Amino acid sequence: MGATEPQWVLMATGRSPTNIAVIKYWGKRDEALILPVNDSISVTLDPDHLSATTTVAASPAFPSDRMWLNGKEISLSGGRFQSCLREIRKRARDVDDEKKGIKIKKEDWEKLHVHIASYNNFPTAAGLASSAAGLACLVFTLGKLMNVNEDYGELSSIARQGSGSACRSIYGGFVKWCMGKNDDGSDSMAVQLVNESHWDDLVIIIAVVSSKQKETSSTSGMRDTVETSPLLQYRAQTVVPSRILKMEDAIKNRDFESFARLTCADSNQFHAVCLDTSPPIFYMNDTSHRIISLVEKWNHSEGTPQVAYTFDAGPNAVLIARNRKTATLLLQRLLYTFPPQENDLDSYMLGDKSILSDAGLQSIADVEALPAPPEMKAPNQKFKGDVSYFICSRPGAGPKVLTDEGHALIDSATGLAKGV
Ligand SMILES: Nc1ncnc2c1ncn2[C@@H]1O[C@H](COP(=O)(O)OP(=O)(O)OP(=O)(O)O)[C@@H](O)[C@H]1O
Ligand SMILES: C[C@@](O)(CCOP(=O)(O)OP(=O)(O)O)CC(=O)O
Repeated sequence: MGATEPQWVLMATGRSPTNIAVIKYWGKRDEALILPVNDSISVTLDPDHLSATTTVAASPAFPSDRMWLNGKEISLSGGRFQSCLREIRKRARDVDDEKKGIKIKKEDWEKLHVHIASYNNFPTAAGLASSAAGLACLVFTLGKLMNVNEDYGELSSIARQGSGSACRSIYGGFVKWCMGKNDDGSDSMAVQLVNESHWDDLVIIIAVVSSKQKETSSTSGMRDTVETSPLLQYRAQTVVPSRILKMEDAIKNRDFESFARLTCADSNQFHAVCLDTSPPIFYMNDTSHRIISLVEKWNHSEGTPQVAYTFDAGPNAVLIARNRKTATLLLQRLLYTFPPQENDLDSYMLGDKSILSDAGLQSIADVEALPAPPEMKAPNQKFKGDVSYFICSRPGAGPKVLTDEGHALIDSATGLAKGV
């Protein structure tokens, strides 16, 4: 900042979780406004394990809007970032920060530029929905900086314009994105079904599957599906509406059996419409299929589902276990089949690492000593290195403001992202 410029920088920092859909959003009826062809339901993941942290700063000394993602400057010129910035700026209100002696009038926000720095505590663009956490965090934190007074429904509708699935990351627990009917998208927003403590027995294990192939992005994949898949219409108009009602009941009643059956069926149908697209889209790979088979065999042998699986636009498996005991049994099966490539268990399990000791797996020797799961037909089949690592998480809370200035990702003296 130049010596003659006003020296103040006003900042806000927020943290937002990612989410995983159990009834999938796939297909838009309006590309620009990001309006979906069906409702969807997701579970928000614990932000301690998977979240975006974003600092937004405003200063009269900033000549333009700028953004840094994970320490590297990225362009904000894309239509989606611009929609979010425009919609929040429109709703900005007076700010009077007495402690810092900063007064900003509602109309000043149109002229003030922002600097944004964001960091994901998990891999970006690796099929772990970083865009959902990131865009929700951007909208939430900009809203705080600009003293926006809108309710969370309205914020979710703005986040939706950044990335569809981001609208569901505005809340914790289980969340429904209501597709809405209006052409202007004003009724297409997320609502919270239950908060994160309603069903806190659930344990979520993500298998990050090694994949070298370049995947089709969700945005272009779903565009192709809308244009070419006859199955999508049947899914959106007939299957999903009744599944949504059943899923809402299953969640309300903590009915794991129904929850698991619906989750697996919906993931499989989503991948079926991908296959029904021309040219077909293959998101899952052999490892994904092996994980499905492992879970299906185990669920079948127990007579009732122990674990639900769901896969987004990539090969990673998201496995939802009914409780911690089940999660440990799942982990034993997973590590038996997919032992780590390196002899290092610690880096093979991220997030809630304590699940390893709960499963009696303290060392590689413990993994090597695991007996074959009784339901397994070919007990010697092991696929070392086919899973890069696991993340253990649980249902988590929605976005929050981080008031401790130590969390800020922008240096208040320079107005730039820290460490660049
Ligand atoms: N913290 C963040 N803040 C703002 N934007 C972000 C953030 N993290 C990711 N993004 C945006 O999302 C893009 C990555 O989205 P992409 O859909 O490719 O991957 P993903 O969301 O991690 O995976 P998937 O959608 O397959 O689950 C980034 O290029 C960036 O534009
Ligand atoms: C398979 C999904 O994860 C698709 C998510 O798609 P995105 O929200 O990433 O797509 P855009 O709206 O084009 O940004 C299913 C889901 O999250 O519901």
